[in-house]
Amino acid sequence: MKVENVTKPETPLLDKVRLPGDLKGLSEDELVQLSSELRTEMIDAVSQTGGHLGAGLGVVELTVALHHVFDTPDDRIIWDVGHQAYPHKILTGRRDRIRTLRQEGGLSGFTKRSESEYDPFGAAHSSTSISAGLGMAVARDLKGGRNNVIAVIGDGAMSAGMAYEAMNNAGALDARLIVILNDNDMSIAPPQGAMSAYLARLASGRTYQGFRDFGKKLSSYLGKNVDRAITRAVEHARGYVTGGTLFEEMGFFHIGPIDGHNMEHLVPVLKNVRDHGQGPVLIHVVTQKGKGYPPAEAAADKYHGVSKFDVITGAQAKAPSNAPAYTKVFAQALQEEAREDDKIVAVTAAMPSGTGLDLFGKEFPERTFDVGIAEQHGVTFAAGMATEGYKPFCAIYSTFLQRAYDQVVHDVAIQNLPVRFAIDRAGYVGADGATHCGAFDIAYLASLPNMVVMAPADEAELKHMVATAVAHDAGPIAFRYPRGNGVGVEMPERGQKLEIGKGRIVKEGSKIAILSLGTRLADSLKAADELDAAGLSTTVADARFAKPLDEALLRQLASDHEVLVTIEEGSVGGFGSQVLHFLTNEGLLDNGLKVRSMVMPDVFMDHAKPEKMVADAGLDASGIVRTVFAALGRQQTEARA
Ligand SMILES: Cc1ncc(C[n+]2csc(CCOP(=O)(O)OP(=O)(O)O)c2C)c(N)n1
Ligand SMILES: CC(=O)[C@@H](O)[C@H](O)COP(=O)(O)O
Ligand SMILES: [Mg+2]
Repeated sequence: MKVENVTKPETPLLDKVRLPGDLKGLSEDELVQLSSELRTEMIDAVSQTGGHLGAGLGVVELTVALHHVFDTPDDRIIWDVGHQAYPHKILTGRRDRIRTLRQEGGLSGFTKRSESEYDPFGAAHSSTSISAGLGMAVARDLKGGRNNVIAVIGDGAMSAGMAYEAMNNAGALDARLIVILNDNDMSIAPPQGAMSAYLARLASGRTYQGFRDFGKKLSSYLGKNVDRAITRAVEHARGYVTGGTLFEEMGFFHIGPIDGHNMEHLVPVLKNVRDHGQGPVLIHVVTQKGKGYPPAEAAADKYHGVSKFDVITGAQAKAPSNAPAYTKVFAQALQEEAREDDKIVAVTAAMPSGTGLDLFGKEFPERTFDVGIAEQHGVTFAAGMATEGYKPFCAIYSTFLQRAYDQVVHDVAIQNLPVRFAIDRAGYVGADGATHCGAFDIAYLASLPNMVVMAPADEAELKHMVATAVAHDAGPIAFRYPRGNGVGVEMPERGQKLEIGKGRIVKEGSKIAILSLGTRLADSLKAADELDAAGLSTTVADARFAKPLDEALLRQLASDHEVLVTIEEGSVGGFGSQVLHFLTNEGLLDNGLKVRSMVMPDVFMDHAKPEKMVADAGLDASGIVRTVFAALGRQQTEARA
């Protein structure tokens, strides 16, 4: 066979880069080529794993420029949230594992200290990078070190209070810290708030000044000659802001906006700041989320988070399901209630699609409030509305509500204000791993006076709980439900108000009692079937409420059974602990009742499929059966005794 035009393909530059040191000698043109290869590699990898795509695509050039200019890991690069760090992972010795992203045993979808020395700070919750970076910078100065600290924070993350607390402190401490504001004019949804509008004004050039002014200012900041290469950057940049910006008022030297996809702009500016800077500096870099991948650029969400997809078409895989997602059930139930009650308002902290409030917002735009990534403010804002007779539903993921705990205690619970907490992503969430796991909400809410805490066993129950929360004006009330789909039960026409603090018996038995809170009910029923088959007649009850407890139900289960097992998808300190506290203090354990409390193990579990995490935690049907046999002191093979 005759083969024509065979040319030896050039080795891709990316194949020659294993660690950031390999980028040092590359020319600007080569950095551009490397960026293109890196983008292709990332798209291919995420098409196989799913994950956060849009944010990483937007920082490809910035990542390459940072690793070219700075000397990591001695210089510290802190990626805020960490969801945009896939290109960074590829350049820092993790390319061979990039197709394990978010898979069990594979790379984390965020930065993680235990994963790499190039990840100096772990993240996944937003807006921590400037605080962490300032801490590192101050520690460096105390040690007499000289390394650079760079915090890269998005415009969305810039909406959180922590970022301002950190800048306030940084301006006063005057430590040498580089903050890169990666402004792509997107959060997960379009960004909200006055700050976002301000950044848009800066980026649109209305306050730009000429290079002459900028050059003077930069010289005074750098204290030395400005590299002439910067002139090149400036000629092509959209402009430089030089005075009176919010950041400058806070004590930062403010450079930008800079075109974050242009190596000629990025590299000289970063080099100058690296070589000559003192005190805190903020570089405003403008990027495009989803850059370089047409389906992402065209999509409203810029492919923020995607499932596996076809690289050619961009079409994402959809998991088939016979049941609606809990998130959607919540949102639709709230819409139905809101049609009849104009006091219902909804609050989200930058998660309109994740919480389903985008649906609510379409129908009730005036009654929907996206406060930005500001859970603390969102909760107190809701408390304020409650004082005026409104019925605020604060829809916040379990893990993110942790941020607003003092607001829940001080602004809501102590004042007994009827704020309704719709807590999504309760329990294991899968690929986002430990940082997003909804483990602690039952423990941290059920310990509060005045608080009512509910957990639906299925999607129909969730609808009832929304109705219950609407009707509950006596104080704060929360309901928690998991990521993913319901179990496929028939849905009621309307949600019915539940009696506060009343559970229900779902299956009657006589020897074993399983008391489930939330969606572990399905596995409890499976376990009961197995136990029945083994001759252990089993009662299954759905507690519905972690607070107040159904004391009558507890007395009945305690007195009529030999073993009582509680189960929940939450940490120790939650429902089971509340039950044990009650049983102990009421003397209900004195008759020899064997009680076992099944909770998440006391570890931060790495990402895996949610059902695998539940099984590994021992919270599935076979885990329940094992627990019952162990409580009876029997081998599982000893059936029918
Ligand atoms: C405390 C907290 N609340 C909510 C989130 C969910 N979240 C993850 S990324 C993101 C948007 C971040 O926007 P930005 O910082 O601009 O980054 P981009 O994705 O645009 O690059 C949000 C709201 C979070 N990670 N942490
Ligand atoms: C990065 C981040 O914090 C969120 O985007 C998170 O990945 C939420 O994922 P889900 O909304 O799919 O649960
Ligand atoms: Mg953004």
